[in-house]
Amino acid sequence: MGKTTPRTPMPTMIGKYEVIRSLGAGAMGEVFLAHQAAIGREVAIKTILPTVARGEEAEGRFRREAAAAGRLSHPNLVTVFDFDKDGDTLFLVMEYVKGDDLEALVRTRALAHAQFLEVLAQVCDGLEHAHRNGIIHRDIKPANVRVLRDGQRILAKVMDFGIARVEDSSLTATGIVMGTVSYMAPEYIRGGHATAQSDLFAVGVMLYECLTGRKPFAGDNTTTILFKIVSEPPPPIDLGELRGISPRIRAVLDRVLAKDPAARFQTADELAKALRACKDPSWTGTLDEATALISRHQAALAQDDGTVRMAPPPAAPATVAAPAPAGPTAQVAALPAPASPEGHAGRNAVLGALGLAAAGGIAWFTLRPAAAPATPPAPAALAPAGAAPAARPGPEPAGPAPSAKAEAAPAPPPAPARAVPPEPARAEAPRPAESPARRITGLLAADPRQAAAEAKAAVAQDPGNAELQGLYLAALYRGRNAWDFEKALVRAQGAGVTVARMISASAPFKAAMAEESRLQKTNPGAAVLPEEVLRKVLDAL
Ligand SMILES: Nc1ncnc2c1ncn2[C@@H]1O[C@H](COP(=O)(O)OP(=O)(O)OP(=O)(O)O)[C@@H](O)[C@H]1O
Repeated sequence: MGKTTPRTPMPTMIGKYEVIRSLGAGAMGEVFLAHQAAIGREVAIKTILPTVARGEEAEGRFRREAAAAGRLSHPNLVTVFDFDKDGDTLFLVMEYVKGDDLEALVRTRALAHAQFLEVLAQVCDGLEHAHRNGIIHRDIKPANVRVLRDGQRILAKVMDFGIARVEDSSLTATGIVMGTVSYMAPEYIRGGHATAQSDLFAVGVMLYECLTGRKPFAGDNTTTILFKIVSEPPPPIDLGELRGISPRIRAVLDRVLAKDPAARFQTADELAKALRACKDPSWTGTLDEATALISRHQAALAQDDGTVRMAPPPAAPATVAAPAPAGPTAQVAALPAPASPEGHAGRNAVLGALGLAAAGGIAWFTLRPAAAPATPPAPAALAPAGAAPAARPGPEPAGPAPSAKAEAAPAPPPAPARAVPPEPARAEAPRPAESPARRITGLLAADPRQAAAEAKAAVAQDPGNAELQGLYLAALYRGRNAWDFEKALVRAQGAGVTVARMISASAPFKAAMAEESRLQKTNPGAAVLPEEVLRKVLDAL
């Protein structure tokens, strides 16, 4: 975050290193420029506040993580030289990188778009090396990227591998630094587990920021930001903001910011290639102009790598970063396998439905500092591949309403042709043989209102089908608290969803409702539908 206020008087020595000056302070401690006399080189030393690394266990963890980071050697990663202790202060010695934080460069709009893309591609090069060595960064953000410029040449280096997540007074109540929260991947928020794809999501957030100067998931408190990450597409990018890059950037953004990690780029290398392909210097016009140009070469593009598809006019409105709804298979697979066709089918369907419905709403309840999760990650069914994006409470519509994508799309200016969302699966019409459950599952994320309408009809046709009941419930619940869920239950019950009555009548659910009413008195808007309650409700069924 590039904080620059030192917390403590500057030491003259740290271990065997002579301190030259402070480079800035972060959440965990301060960073100093220092001199290593024995070899005559300058180094950066990151001190870790004693309050942050309290106890042998924390110290051991820091040591292990520093050792793991120290084994990485790549031009796009800041090299870790040493890790030691001076008095009660732990410190990390690393390569000193002149230049600027990417955060400052984004703030000042100091680079051209194509240069930002090159920076991010190099970040991916570094990440690829780390991922291949089994190390996930978990805190990728602009403040952790240093950028050196030498004329037209650019060198980006990723800092702070594996040494970032701990609690101290400057952290929020959830144990996560505000600045960092904006870069957390949906699956990390839901399950507390970061993977290589989570690092790539963070690169996607940086990409959006580099292109627009704004964060894709903004809010004035942690909860809002987390909720948006899990449930909402980022605001569409104003096309006029983009210059000098290929329209393929739409496809890259869509894919890298997909809520479902499986829908993202699978390796950092793949993302690096996609980013570099977008910074073709021949693209000098706005994205709209470039899109028009591309449309004239539609046939050639169709044989390209499949990331951009031009629609025949009139095309669907462009969405720069609409959520990637999980495909039917992914969401169906999120339901636990029934132990017996009849016995647990209803429970399982409801479990899946609750997961789909509540993944956004309960996101912050499942937050844990990554270093020490207080509870195990949510099961697959509670952390579905694609959270339903429409989280605003509201009554079931009489008929189909604009899809989530359409809501997110900018008012399309007249343009000769425009790119449609890139993933072929999304553009395809449903297959004729698709079962109602599959179709509704596929619709849940993209168009929950339509999903509700279709599920209602399907339940009426097949009243005993627990899966359809669960899906109908999932489609109805677009709120984020027990009260909204209660409304969905009442509506579902009226339409013949028998499990809705069982849930309403269950003691844990009643307790959640009572607790929420109590909380609302002191904290209007408070929501009570934590994962624990869902589990208890389901256990009671
Ligand atoms: N190896 C380095 N070379 C040069 N400058 C560095 C190096 N490491 C950190 N800095 C700079 O020191 C300052 C503080 O870094 P620090 O990592 O503590 O901050 P941060 O990333 O903003 O904080 P945090 O991630 O802990 O919230 C930043 O401006 C950062 O760019």
